Amino acid sequence: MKITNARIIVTCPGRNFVTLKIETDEGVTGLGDATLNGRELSVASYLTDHVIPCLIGRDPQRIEDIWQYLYRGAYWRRGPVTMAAIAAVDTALWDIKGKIAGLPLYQLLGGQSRDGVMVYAHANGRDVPETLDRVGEYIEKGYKAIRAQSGVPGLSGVYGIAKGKFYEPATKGLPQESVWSTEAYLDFVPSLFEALRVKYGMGPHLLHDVHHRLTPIEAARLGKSLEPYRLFWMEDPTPAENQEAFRLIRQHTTTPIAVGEVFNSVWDCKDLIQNQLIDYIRASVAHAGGITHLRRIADLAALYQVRTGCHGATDLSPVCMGAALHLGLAIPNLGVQEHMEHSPETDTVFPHSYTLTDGYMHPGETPGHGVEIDEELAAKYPYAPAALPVARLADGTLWNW
Ligand SMILES: O=C(O)C(=O)C[C@H](O)[C@H](O)CO
Ligand SMILES: [Mg+2]
Repeated sequence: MKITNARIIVTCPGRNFVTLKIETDEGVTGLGDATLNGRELSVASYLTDHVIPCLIGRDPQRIEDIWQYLYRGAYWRRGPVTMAAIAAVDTALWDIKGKIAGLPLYQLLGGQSRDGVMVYAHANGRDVPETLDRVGEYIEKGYKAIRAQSGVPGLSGVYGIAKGKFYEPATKGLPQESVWSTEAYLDFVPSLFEALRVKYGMGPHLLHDVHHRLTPIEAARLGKSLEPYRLFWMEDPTPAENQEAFRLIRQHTTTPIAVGEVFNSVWDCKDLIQNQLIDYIRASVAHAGGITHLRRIADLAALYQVRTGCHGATDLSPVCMGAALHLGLAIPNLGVQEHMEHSPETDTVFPHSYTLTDGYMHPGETPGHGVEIDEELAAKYPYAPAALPVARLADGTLWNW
């Protein structure tokens, strides 16, 4: 069997997605998600100009060898663009392998370790009452785990808060700017979780994304102040370039920590996992080298009782979601999977077999990862340049968004 062609499909059904389609001489095709929010065309070019020419004529069944060829063969290793491109190839090849075998991908990964993948929803409100209502709606829908974000008094444009009901950080054109105040945020957040626990009790798993905004000692203070509300996790409390920082946070608080949505290889995760400085690893299929590499990360994590909590915001396409659900169903150390609903337009461009019932998702029984693309429909939504925002302090200093 040989790869005869590979193509990039860029589409914008509400937001931009980059999809790799690999075709073979036996007519079997596979899809991989290559979307890197705000930097989409760099991955499209990396694939078209540098990767696809190397794929033509290769046996698509040699997934590990192709992965190593693209990783070691580039000489320039790691980085979000390289690893998103390799991830797209890897995901498409696993899709093809599943289709050849006539089996859903999770069967090739060892079969089900559980009946369904617990997912967490995003509840966002402009203030505490609105966030309480949103959390209540998701509890009603059967979600067992809910991420709560709220507008902070005195701050406009806080991470995670939508103008409408659904939050989408990337906006058309150049990056939008917002002003950040750590003091206002730290004074406010405990009151949100106090209100949530008073209203809904200790039952629902509650999560919160700090989105890299705090210094280590501020993150330690937040974790400590949230302990009475027993969070499932506190996400990205501080940027993870300096991983020693997490030791300081750990020394002060038992609030569980989740990190890794911007990681792209096992090398980013290794020290945090081996030193047991985190509880959940959030690397994704689309940004961390595909099924092959994310499984390697999950296996390392399992040795240290670190569980997965894969990134699944709307900028990860349904192709990534499908692949993530197969992996999540199969590995022994799933924690939870992020689930942000895609727009109806996106769901029709990417028909899929995954389903959601009572807070648990299942990838379905379709051979491969179970996600396809309607190319005719995709062509009706041309690429629209969009960028992630930036944050500044009140005095104009650039901060972490
Ligand atoms: O979903 C999350 O936890 C995020 O932090 C979402 C990110 O801001 C988003 O994926 C950036 O593209
Ligand atoms: Mg996040």
